[in-house]
Amino acid sequence: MELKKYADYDQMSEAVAKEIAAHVRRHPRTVLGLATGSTPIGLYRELIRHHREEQLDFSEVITFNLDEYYGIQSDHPQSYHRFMQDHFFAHVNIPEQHIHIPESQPEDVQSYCRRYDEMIEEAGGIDIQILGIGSNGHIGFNEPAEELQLHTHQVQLAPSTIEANSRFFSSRDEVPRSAITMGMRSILKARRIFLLASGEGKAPIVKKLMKPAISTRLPASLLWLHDNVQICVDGAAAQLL
Ligand SMILES: N[C@@H]1[C@@H](O)[C@H](O)[C@@H](COP(=O)(O)O)O[C@@H]1O
Repeated sequence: MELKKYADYDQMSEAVAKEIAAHVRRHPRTVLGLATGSTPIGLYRELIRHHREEQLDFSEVITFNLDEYYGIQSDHPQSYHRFMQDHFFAHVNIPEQHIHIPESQPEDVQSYCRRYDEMIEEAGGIDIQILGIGSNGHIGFNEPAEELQLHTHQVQLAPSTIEANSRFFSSRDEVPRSAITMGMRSILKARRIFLLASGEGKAPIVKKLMKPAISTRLPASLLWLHDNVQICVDGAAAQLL
């Protein structure tokens, strides 16, 4: 696990975008694992800039998003479908059929989740996975627990996640109680992983994460088992290190 500290959010976003852009130029058919949340917004903004100003071509790129709330309409302003459309997909040339985001309410959840993992495999696996981190240490929606799931699955959200994400909804009651998320194995199979953390609110969990030990109570700590992970933090998120 490599720690990369950046002076501020913009520098962090620019640096990670540059690495991804370089990879996509070398390998146009890159499979990207994408994340939502406020943290990667700057990264998406930068990738859009590379596309517009430096002709970065996404026409062969394939994407798989980590997660989606369960039971939310895909055009709901807080759905991750909508988030990705607004912050990234509407502004670059990734063909629609290359974009994968977990369905919000599949008819048969288990077989749908199995199919989602198969689609990742069929695409050749994820080359670069982008992650944020919840202040409770979750990645995707893999919440701290006694046991973590390996594959894509439906998960109950932790009360702290419902609380944290309620800032995006008009009330706490509106936050969905569960989600469909890629599992730990699906994430750890990615060839290269960038975890981004920004702001002082993330400083305590970043400090915990940097202790070289693993626990299912801190799902992100399992990234210590992976050989190619960069933990990218801005000054505020690094302040307790
Ligand atoms: N499921 C998402 C995660 O993928 C994200 O990393 C995290 C942090 O979000 P933020 O970047 O807004 O702090 O919470 C959300 O609930």
